[in-house]
Amino acid sequence: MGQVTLRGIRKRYGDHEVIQGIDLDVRDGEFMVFVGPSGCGKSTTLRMIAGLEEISGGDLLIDGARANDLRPADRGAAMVFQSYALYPHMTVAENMGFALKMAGVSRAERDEQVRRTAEILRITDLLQRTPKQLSGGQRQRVAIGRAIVRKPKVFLFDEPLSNLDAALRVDMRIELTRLHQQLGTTMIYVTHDQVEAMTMGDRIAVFNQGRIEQLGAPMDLYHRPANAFVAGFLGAPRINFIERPAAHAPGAARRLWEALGGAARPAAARLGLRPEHLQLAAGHDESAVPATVVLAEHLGDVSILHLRVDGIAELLTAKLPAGAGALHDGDTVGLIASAEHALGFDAESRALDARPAVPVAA
Ligand SMILES: Nc1ncnc2c1ncn2[C@@H]1O[C@H](COP(=O)(O)OP(=O)(O)OP(=O)(O)O)[C@@H](O)[C@H]1O
Repeated sequence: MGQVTLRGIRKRYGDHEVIQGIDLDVRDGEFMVFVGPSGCGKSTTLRMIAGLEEISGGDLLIDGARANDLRPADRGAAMVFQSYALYPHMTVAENMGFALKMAGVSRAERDEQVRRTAEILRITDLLQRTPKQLSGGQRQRVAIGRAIVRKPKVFLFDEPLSNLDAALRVDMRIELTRLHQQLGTTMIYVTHDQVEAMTMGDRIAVFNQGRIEQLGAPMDLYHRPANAFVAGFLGAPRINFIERPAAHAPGAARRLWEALGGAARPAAARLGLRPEHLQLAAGHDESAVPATVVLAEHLGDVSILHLRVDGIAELLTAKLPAGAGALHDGDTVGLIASAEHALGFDAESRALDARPAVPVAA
């Protein structure tokens, strides 16, 4: 079992409360991602679960038993750090077997565990090397291996891929997902990378300023964000926010607001529209909203257009199939937007058809 429950968890540094009462149920076998901007408290929360930070208030339960005061080694949790934290003078095999040695496990048993773990991670041919003879990706595998041999109830990952280059991150992301499927062990994974969050998590907890803004399955958060913060954090390019135009605003801004159904939603202070939901009119179209291409980024499979609409302060972003590749900076286009995909937010940035901000799982 590997069930982790947080009840009103708080963390104070002096007078500064950096975690302001977190309630969360991580299910046995779940891949839970903590995501959020820098400084939002996701690492601190993970470190409190690991036992590396004292808990200032609330209860931490692991498999139903209070764990606030347990030593890190007694919690059944194994942490993998961004910095790998390998022992430089030990071989890979020794690094991986070290915790077992400390626990008094016999040599034969240790060797067998290390051998099996190395197979899972495909690092058998590296076992006799030292860390400095390894690439970043290989070191990260060893660090994960060191956690696996301990057979923890829960793995805790603190931005484990952020020291790797972009291509390797993608590979390791897939490997970790595969590993989770293979082991079936609970994993809690901290990242500020929303692509990692979206692709790896069974559920995502979006952190902001020491609280959880929303908890849910990736697609749920993407399509039904509880508030503008979550809508803006998930999705690349970022969602477009369109403010309610003033009565004297230019015609283009008012037409866009109408096309998006803003007029029918009196409580909406602004609307959100994902870049993939802005389209270009094929030819002349009375209903299209005129816009100017400020920057066209052609990425091969898609083109990203940054567009200015008269009366809208921020540039709008459109994500189009590569067929729109003929467009250039300075071109004038007609935008087609429909109310169907527009998300409404009130003056407090709450989604208009919102559910509770943090639906705590049973
Ligand atoms: N030892 C400490 N003493 C005082 N304040 C701290 C300490 N450690 C963290 N903080 C503060 O707690 C808040 C949360 O930090 P934390 O590292 O958990 O954020 P994070 O979301 O993991 O950010 P990042 O992605 O940058 O690591 C920050 O405001 C940070 O400055």
